[in-house]
Amino acid sequence: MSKSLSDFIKEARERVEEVSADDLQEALEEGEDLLLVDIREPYEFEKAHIPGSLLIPRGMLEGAADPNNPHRIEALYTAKDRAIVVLCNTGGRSAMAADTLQQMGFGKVRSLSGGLKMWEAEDYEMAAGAYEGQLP
Ligand SMILES: O=S(=O)([O-])[S-]
Repeated sequence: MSKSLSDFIKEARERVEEVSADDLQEALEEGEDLLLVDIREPYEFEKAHIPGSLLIPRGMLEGAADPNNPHRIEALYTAKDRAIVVLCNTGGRSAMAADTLQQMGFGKVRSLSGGLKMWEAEDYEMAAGAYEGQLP
């Protein structure tokens, strides 16, 4: 039987730990060492993002996470033991991306539950503007 997008998201959510917007905010306030990985597209990032996030569009994720790939991003491929929170719009793509990172050996990956929509609804800090870091 073929699968739908919601099947993929549901399966990923069964394997991935999620973090709420409140808990993420608290962790950031406490200065926890967290790598925020926004896996949306650059046009989505530009409209609004959490300051300090790394932008790695989902289509480039595996390459960015692989130290032997020309698209590698050092901040990501060196973070296998670091706490990572993956971000997207409503938490679907981030669950699938977090699942992928886990399969690649990243041991402390979580996905933001409800995504940036939830973050925004809670009125937590966001910024607008194009990504200034290195893209994969
Ligand atoms: O995949 S999504 O949650 O960003 S719509």
